Amino acid sequence: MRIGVIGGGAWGTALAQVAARGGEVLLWAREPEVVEGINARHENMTFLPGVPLSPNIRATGLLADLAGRDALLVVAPAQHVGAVLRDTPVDRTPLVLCAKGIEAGTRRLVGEVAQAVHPDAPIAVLSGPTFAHEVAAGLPTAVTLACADEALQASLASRLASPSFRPYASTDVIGAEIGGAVKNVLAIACGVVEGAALGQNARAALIARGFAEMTRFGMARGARPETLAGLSGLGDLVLTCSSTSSRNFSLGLGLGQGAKAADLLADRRTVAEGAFTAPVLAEAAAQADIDMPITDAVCRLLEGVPARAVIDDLLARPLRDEA
Ligand SMILES: NC(=O)c1ccc[n+]([C@@H]2O[C@H](COP(=O)([O-])OP(=O)(O)OC[C@H]3O[C@@H](n4cnc5c(N)ncnc54)[C@H](O)[C@@H]3O)[C@@H](O)[C@H]2O)c1
Ligand SMILES: O=P(O)(O)OC[C@H](O)CO
Repeated sequence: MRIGVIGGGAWGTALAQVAARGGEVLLWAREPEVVEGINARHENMTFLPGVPLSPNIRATGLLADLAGRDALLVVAPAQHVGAVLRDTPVDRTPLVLCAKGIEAGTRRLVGEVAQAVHPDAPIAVLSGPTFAHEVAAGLPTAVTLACADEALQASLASRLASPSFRPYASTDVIGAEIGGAVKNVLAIACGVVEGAALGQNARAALIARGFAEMTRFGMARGARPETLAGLSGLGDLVLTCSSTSSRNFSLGLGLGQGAKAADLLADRRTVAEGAFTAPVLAEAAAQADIDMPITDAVCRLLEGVPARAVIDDLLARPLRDEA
């Protein structure tokens, strides 16, 4: 299976490294310096510095070069997947969606965006607790690889699997997507807890109540509870709510310490998907009458409301049943 990767950020590069264990890989990157660095020095100095990359990875700046690949890993940020896929020659090529987010304006998950652009392409979703630098370094990692077509799932899984990279099978594409999209918003909230020094109890409470939000939203959209409780949901929520290696958690940390969202987001080259997903997730939840108070709180923080006021309001909500 000749793999192509769309996106030369940290995660696209790490996944190219995973795929390169089983053969040559062609990676499309938007930045000419990334293309040049990978081809000339086997390193992505911009987004994954310090990791020696496999010589099996070749980079290109032309999406047209991806024509004829047997599968494409789609790793552009969620807000750009539609635009990039429109310029990619796809036809019936399986698309493995690896970005985590919901498209602003349309409120579509990345899989729905891909399906709208390339209706004949089979869709799979790869998601889970996966910091790119650990995956690229070959540290043990497990992911959900979801696809409605079980034979395609099996061939993608066997192409990507290695002793340090274990894809678990699922047919719940929507569940795998929702876990990854929602956890980014909740990771911002967990960072705020850390930044405002609210303590370990508060963080554990936020993870549990955040998981309740993820479950309410996911089940309303047809996700299966076992997917939400698995690697792509709870697993990834725990990872990103526990570490400053998470860009979303780090964004929240800054907000909790009193920095302004606009300042924290200005000029950053790496993506904190939760900042884009939070408003659209809150809109989608409100429209479906799903209670998501932590998501709403993250939206207010991103709009510039001071962390102290947002935290006070969250804690002053009426008491309710846990279930
Ligand atoms: N980094 C990780 O550890 C990790 C792990 C799992 C999933 N993801 C997900 O992968 C996706 C990509 O994140 P990343 O970490 O690889 O990115 P990154 O933060 O390392 O780099 C930013 C990426 O955005 C791209 N970009 C910026 N503007 C663009 C535009 N207008 N059109 C197309 N692309 C544009 C850049 O080319 C670059 O590839 C995100 O959805 C993220 O949530 C990341
Ligand atoms: O750095 P973050 O917050 O985008 O998280 C990266 C991955 O999604 C972790 O699984």
